[in-house]
This record gives sequence, C-alpha cells and structure tokens, in this order.
Amino acid sequence: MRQKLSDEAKALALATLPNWHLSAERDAIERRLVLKDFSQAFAFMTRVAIAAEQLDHHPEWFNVYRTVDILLSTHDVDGLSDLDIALARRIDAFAADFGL
Ligand SMILES: C[C@H](O)[C@H](O)[C@H]1CNC2=NC(N)=NC(=O)C2=N1
Repeated sequence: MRQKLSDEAKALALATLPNWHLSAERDAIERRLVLKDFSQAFAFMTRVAIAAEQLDHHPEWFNVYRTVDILLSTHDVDGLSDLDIALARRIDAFAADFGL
C-alpha cells in the first residue's frame, strides 16, 4: 500500500515539476500538453500508456485533437503518492522527446 505524500514532500516534489500544478478539486496534480497534431498526441499517449503499465500506475486523462489533459492521483490512498511523482517525471521526459 502506497503512502500519501506529506504536505512538505508534496511541496518539495512540485518544486521540481514546474509543468505540473495541484488540482483545484482533488489531491492530485495536473498537466496540459498541446502536441503538434492528433497523431503526435496519440503517439505521446502510447508512450505514457506503456510507462503506466510498467509502473502499474495509470493516469486519468482527456484528449481532444492535439491536447492531452493529464491528472495524476493514487486511488489506493485517495491522494498523491510517490508513484504520481514518478509517473509525472516519466511523462515530462516523453514530453521533452516531443519537443515540449
Ligand atoms: C491492482 C493495481 O496495482 C492497482 O489497481 C493500481 C493500478 N493503477 C493505479 N493507478 C492509479 N492512478 N492509482 C492507483 O491506486 C492504481 N492502482
């Protein structure tokens, strides 16, 4: 069972994830990515999906054309855990590969 991040751990992690912000509604972090077109957006999502399977940790996301909105939270603890931070870092690395 994962542990919820403390407020201090959350602040420290977020300081190193400038593209992510806390959700206004939930104990979760969010990032919006705008890719070049739908094909790039779907290719990006495929890479995230493979990483999510490897981590056994999955995003909540919404895609319209070339925009991908991602929300990360750990359902098992109803809040943020280190797995969300790990997945956010993987997502940022993929985003960099796509020029974001
Ligand atoms: C059994 C399996 O490990 C769990 O259901 C995993 C799958 N992916 C998950 N993803 C997310 N975001 N939160 C979880 O608590 C979670 N739990």
